[in-house]
Amino acid sequence: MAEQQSDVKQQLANAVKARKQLEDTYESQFKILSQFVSRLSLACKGIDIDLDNKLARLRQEFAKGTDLEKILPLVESAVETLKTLESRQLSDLKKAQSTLTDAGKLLQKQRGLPDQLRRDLRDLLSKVEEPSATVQAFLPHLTHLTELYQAALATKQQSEQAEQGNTTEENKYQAICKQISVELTNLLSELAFEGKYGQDIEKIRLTLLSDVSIEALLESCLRTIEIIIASVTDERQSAQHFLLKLNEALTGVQQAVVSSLNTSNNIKEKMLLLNQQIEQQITNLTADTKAATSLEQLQSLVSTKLSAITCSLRDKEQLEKDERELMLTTLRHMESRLADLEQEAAQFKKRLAEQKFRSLQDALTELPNRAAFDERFELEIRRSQRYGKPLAIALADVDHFKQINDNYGHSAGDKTLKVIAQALKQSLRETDFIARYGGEEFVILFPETQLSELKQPLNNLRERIKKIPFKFKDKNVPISISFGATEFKSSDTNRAAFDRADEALYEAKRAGRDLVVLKS
Ligand SMILES: Nc1nc2c(ncn2[C@@H]2O[C@H](COP(=O)(O)OP(=O)(O)OP(=O)(O)O)[C@@H](O)[C@H]2O)c(=O)[nH]1
Repeated sequence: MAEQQSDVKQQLANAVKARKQLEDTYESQFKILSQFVSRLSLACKGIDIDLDNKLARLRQEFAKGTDLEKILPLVESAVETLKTLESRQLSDLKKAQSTLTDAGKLLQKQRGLPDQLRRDLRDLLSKVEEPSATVQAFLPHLTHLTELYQAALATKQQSEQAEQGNTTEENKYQAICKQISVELTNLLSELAFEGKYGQDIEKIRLTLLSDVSIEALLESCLRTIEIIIASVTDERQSAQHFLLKLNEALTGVQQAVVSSLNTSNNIKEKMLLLNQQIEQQITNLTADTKAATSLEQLQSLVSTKLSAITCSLRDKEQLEKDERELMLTTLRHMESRLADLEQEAAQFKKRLAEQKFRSLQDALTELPNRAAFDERFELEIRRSQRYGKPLAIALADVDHFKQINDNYGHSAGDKTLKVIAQALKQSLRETDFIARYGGEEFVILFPETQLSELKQPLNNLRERIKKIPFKFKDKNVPISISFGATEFKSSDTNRAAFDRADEALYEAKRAGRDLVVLKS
C-alpha cells in the first residue's frame, strides 16, 4: 500500500510536472504570440484608425495576459476591420494603378520630351500595368514617375527660358532695326537729290517711317547705297563731261590759233611776194621810164605799170583785209568757245556749291541738318570758350508725333514738321542756330545765353507752336512740343552737354509733355 501510495505520489508529481511544463510552454507560446501580435499591430499602425484602436486594445489585453476566450472577440472584430480594409486596399490598388497609368500617359503626350525620358516612361508604364498585391508596391513606381515629371518640367522650363531668351534677343534685334531705320532716315534727309533719284529717296523714306521688317530695311539700305553709287557716278560723269568740254574748247582754240597762224604765214608769204612784185614793178618802171624815148611811150608805159602796181596794191590791201578778217574770225571763235567754257565752269561751280549746301541741309524742313549742327556746335563751343561767353543748347521734340502719322498719314506728319520748323526758325534770333536733329526732334544753339535766360523764350516758343491751327481731315488737331535745355560747362564734352539737354527733354516728356525743363 505504502508502495502503492508512493507510486501514486510519483505519478501525481509527474503529472504536476508535466502540467507545469505544459503551462510553461503555453505561457511562453502565449508570450511569443502576444509579442508577435503586438509587433504586428504596431507594424499595421497608421493604416486605419479603427483598426489601430482595436489592435491597441488587443495589445493591452495580451500584455495583461487576459484569457484567450476574452481576447477572441477582440480578434474577431479586428479581423472584420481587416477584411473591410482589404477590400478597400484592393480598390485603392486599382485606383493607384489607373492613376499612375493616367499620369504616365499624360506625360507621354507632352511635346518636346527628351528621348531617354520617353523611353523611361514607357518602361515605367509597362511595370505599372503589371498586377500588384499592394498599394505600397506602387510606391517605387510613383517615385519614379515623380522623377520623370520633375525631369519633364525641368526640360520644359529650359525650353521656355530659351524661348524667353529668344524673345529678348528678338526685342534687341528689333531695337537695332529701329536704330538702323532712324539712322538711315537721317542719312536720307542729307541726300537731297532731285529728279530721277528724288522720288526713289522719298519712297524709301516713307517705307522707313512705318514699322519695317528686316527684309524691307535691308532692301532700303541696298537701294540707298545704289542711289548713292549712281549719283556719284553721275557726278563723276558730269565732272568728266566738264573736263572733256574744257579739253575740246582748248583744242578748238589751239586749232584756231594754229590755223590762223598758218593762214597768217601764208598771207605773209603772199604779202612778201606782192611787196617784191611791187618793188620790182617800181624798179622796172624807173628803168623803163629812163629808157623811154617819147612822151606817148612814157605815158603808156607809166599807165600800164601804174595799173599793174595799183592791181598789186589792191591785192595787198585785200590780203591785209583777209588777214584782219581771219584774225577777227579766229578771235571771235576763241571768244565764243571761252564764253561757253566759262558758262560750263560757272554751272559746275554752282553745282558743287549746292551739293556742299545740300549735304548740310535737311531736305524736308530745309533747316540745317545734323551734320550742319555738329559743325556749328563745335564752332560755337570754341567761340564760347575763347571769349568766355555762355552757350545754351535746347532740344525740342514734337509730342505724340507718332499719333499724327498714324491718324492722318505721313504726309500730314511731314507737313506738320515743315510748319513747326518754320515757326521755330522765325521765332529765333539771327544769332541762334536751329537744326533738325532727326525725326521729330530739333536742336537749338543759343550763343551768349545763360540757361536762366532761356526759360521765357522757350516757353514762348512752346506757346507759339501750340497756337498753330493744325487741321487734318477737317479736324482741328492741337500739337504741342516739349523742350529740354542746358548750358555748356567748361568741364563738358560736346556729347555730355547734348546728353544733359536730352535728359531734360526726357524729364519734360515724363512730366506730361508740353513743358520746358532746364537742367544745369
Ligand atoms: N511724317 C514723318 N514722320 C517721321 C519723320 N521722322 C520720324 N517720324 C516719325 O516720328 C515718330 C516718332 O515717334 P516716337 O519716337 O514714338 O515719339 P512720339 O510719338 O512723338 O511720342 P513722344 O516723343 O514720347 O511724345 C515715329 O512714328 C516716326 O516714324 C518724318 O520725316 N516724317
